[in-house]
Amino acid sequence: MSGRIDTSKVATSNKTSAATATKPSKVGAAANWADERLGLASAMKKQVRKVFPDHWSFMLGEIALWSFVILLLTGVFLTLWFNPSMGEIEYQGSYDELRGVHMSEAFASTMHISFDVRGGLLMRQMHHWAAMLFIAAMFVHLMRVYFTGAFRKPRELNWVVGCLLLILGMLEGFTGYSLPDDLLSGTGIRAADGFIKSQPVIGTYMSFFLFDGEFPGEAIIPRLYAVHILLIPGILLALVGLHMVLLVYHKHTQWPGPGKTEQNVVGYPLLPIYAAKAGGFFFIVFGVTALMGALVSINPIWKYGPYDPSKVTAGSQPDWYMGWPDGALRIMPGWESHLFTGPGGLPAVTIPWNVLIPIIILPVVMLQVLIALPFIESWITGDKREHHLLQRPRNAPFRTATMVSLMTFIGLLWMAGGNDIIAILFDLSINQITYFNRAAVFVGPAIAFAITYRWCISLQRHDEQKLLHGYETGVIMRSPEGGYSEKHLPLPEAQAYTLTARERDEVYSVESETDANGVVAPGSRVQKVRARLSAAMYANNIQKPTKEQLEEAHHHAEHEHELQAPMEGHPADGHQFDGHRFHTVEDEQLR
Ligand code: HEM
Ligand code: HEM
Repeated sequence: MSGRIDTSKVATSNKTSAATATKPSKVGAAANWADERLGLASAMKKQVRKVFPDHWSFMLGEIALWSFVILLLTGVFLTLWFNPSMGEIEYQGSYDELRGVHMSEAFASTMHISFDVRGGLLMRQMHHWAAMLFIAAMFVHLMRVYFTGAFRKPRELNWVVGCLLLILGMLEGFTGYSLPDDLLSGTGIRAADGFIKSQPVIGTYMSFFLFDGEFPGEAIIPRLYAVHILLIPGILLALVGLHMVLLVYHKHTQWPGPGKTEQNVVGYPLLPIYAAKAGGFFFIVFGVTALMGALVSINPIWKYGPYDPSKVTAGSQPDWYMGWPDGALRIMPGWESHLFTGPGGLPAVTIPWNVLIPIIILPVVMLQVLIALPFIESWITGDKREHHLLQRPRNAPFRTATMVSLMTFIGLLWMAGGNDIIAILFDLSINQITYFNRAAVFVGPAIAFAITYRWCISLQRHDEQKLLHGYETGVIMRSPEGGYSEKHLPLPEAQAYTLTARERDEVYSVESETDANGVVAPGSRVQKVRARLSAAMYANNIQKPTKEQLEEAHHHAEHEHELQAPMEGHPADGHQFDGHRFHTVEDEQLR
């Protein structure tokens, strides 16, 4: 394919372009001027030829990136008119139903953006839709990275940066959602106040500090504003920058296939192909967000009205990504501990587990587990090698099942967050839904794990069958004895190569727990846990066929159906397929 290059050829093409350089154009002269002062040419030259592999799933990170850019652009527009003040005024704008109503300046300015600023409502809705898309894209991107094993060495740090981006993105969304000071966002802030206060001893002090006194006070909106437009976007920008720098430094992973190794990157150069594609993709994401912002209403604050602590709307829901801790809160039993006795026999300290567990402990633990996933896996496997070739989710059944199980857990909690809506929609009792969900959040993930795990192994078996016995052609043959059988044909060479381009999984085992004197080796208990986890992870996996198995199957098949062997050389034997023939890999070294 033209344009598609292997990085092993990058150095050569750089030389040729330098050699054929003629008198510089105006742009070239300007570039020379800048280069003589900044010396960026050599660095740039290398980067513009940087190769990016191609796969649809690598677009997911880009959707996150581009929606972030849209958030920055639309956010700057909103700051021009938004007034982060809790000063009370009487609304005199063009929305009839609220004229004459007392409200905060924050709410009034959001009304002004929505009804009186040209393009204001479009920008607000685009900003909100982009926020939804941004966080959704991050989640899906995270799953792509996890399911394909792209988080393995050397990319663990980029995984950690990603996790920080995720949590900061969600916090940014929450602070933005709180700014308009409408009834819904005020209810959210009120809930946040309760969560902060649930922390024993420090809770009330923290709440006083945050709200500059009693809730709601006058300080919260200006403070959230500074956090929303300056603090978090600044950190996000720096982290997105770091994420991209690490991406370029590590180079992107690629799917295994003919010509693709752990040492090279096969794909398109940054300039012109990849940059054009990525630039085009920005406009697609922008177009979709603009279309959503123009056509689909989101957060119609004029319907909720300004915030009033004495009111709350029925069916209040947070933005979707905050739904799962809310669900955990809704199904949590009302546990509380009372410590010490204060004046009048009342408890001096109350520990409200019913709020602490779902809102503080659970999300913090989940975040820690998420950050730790790459490190836990590499500890169990003891794998210290670098990985640049991706794995198919089926070839890591335990890992795939773990993520599906986590997703099921989050999904069920999310469903629990909509218990009131479900109760109304299906005419069910809220108690029944709560009891069901309490059991489901434990049972559901276990079932999801088991199903996914077995499913992956079945798929592995299917791959093995295809490799050993070819694919099913649907052609039924009748033998002279009258028996029927289906004709199998060998897989195309490239496909057979790709299927065998995976490593063998090795189960870690503890060699000897005690030494010659019967003394238990230090740390052996930990090693035993590791061995058990390693067995759980790998023991049932179907490994790729050995060369002998493939040869035997091949002879057998040749005998039966004149099968032509596709897989004489497969990656396990250090062979490489170049599209026409197999050859032994000499070092296609790049790094
Ligand atoms: C602001 C949010 C984020 C942005 C803008 C972003 C952007 C990107 C882009 C454009 C890529 C390259 C293309 C691709 O593989 O999709 C990438 C790769 C990567 N991202 Fe993110 N990402 C974000 C969040 C995350 C999160 C939440 C995680 C995981 C917890 C993560 C982990 C990674 C890793 C490990 C890679 C390298 C993958 C590889 O080389 O195959 N990122 N990111
Ligand atoms: C990751 C980035 C961001 C996310 C997830 C996000 C999210 C949100 C959300 C959900 C809202 C409520 C919108 C509504 O009223 O329906 C909002 C409001 C707002 N955002 Fe952002 N935002 C981000 C970045 C920014 C940036 C960078 C700026 C400014 C430079 C900004 C400025 C504003 C302003 C002024 C408002 C209040 C106006 C309004 O609500 O209409 N945002 N944001």
